[in-house]
Amino acid sequence: MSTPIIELKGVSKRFSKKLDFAGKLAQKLGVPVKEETVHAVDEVSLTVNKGEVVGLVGESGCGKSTLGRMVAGIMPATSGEIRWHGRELGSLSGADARQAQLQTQMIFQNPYASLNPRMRVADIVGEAPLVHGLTRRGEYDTYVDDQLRRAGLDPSLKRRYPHQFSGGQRQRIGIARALAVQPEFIVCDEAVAALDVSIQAQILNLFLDLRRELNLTYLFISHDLGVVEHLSDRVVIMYLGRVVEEAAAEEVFRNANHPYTQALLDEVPRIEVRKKHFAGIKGEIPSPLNPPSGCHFHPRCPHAFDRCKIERPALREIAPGHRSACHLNDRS
Ligand SMILES: Nc1ncnc2c1ncn2[C@@H]1O[C@H](COP(=O)(O)OP(=O)(O)OP(=O)(O)O)[C@@H](O)[C@H]1O
Repeated sequence: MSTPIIELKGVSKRFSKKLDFAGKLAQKLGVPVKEETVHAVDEVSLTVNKGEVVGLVGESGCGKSTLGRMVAGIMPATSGEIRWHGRELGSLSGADARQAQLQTQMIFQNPYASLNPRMRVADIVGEAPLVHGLTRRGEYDTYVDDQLRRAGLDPSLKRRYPHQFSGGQRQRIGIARALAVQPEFIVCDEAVAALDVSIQAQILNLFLDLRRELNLTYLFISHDLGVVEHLSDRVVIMYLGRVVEEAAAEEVFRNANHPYTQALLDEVPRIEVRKKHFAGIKGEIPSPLNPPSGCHFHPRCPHAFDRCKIERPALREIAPGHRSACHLNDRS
């Protein structure tokens, strides 16, 4: 039976758009300024089960990182429920909150920005486990060496600083730091996007090896379906803050239902069988400040009809374990 680690129910995140110079000036002069709201994540329901790798895919700005941050507990939701092992994440306190925070680690696109440039690698990796009592002073060096080795780094380099490493090695330092607190769940946010293709493959293989070795669970966020295909069990497709399709990875790649997923697949160069569906995605992704009515994808969808402009399609099961939010499914 599958055990949920994290469950999202109707989770939304809205941001107030910061005023630009003209807006600030108008406000100073007492001119009424309309507050604009970014609909970054819009009523998303999603479960990640223990041991699973869930790929979260969509174009830039569709809300993937915001969703990842909420899942990792580093950003609160505006509305909806986020449950960690069945308990409301926001209501945890003390030791429980600390446990949730340690058990879920996040790995970012730009490891350099998240590594303190003034700290040596040994301290970057070893500080948190020491503070949280996962290792003791006497075992510290061996503990740090083990984490570095696990992430594919030579422990003899641990006295160095982050700037003395290549991009791929820095990402390995970020991975070692995450592993050092013995997490069960890792949110990878575009974790290989900044790396050369050959290094990407090495890091993706490392994630897969670590999954096997440590029974890890991942939410793997990427704009690139090709990357996600490599390692996901299940794939969730987001468009402008909403989940539009969700299925086992094989099913998504063989039998995509939503026109947006089909369009994304057509943009993965290696995958020939998918060309039948759709000739690229027309137009720009609309602004989340003012998302289109009905189905958010309708202005770019070649199959859109009147209902799509008015009514939000529900995400519903179209085959076992395969959910899609498209009015076309009601037509057949
Ligand atoms: N702190 C913030 N304040 C205001 N708007 C924000 C904030 N964070 C994100 N946004 C906006 O929310 C929307 C979703 O952003 P998000 O970074 O989650 O998307 P994404 O799919 O991860 O894209 P990318 O891969 O480019 O980061 C975007 O329009 C973004 O500008």
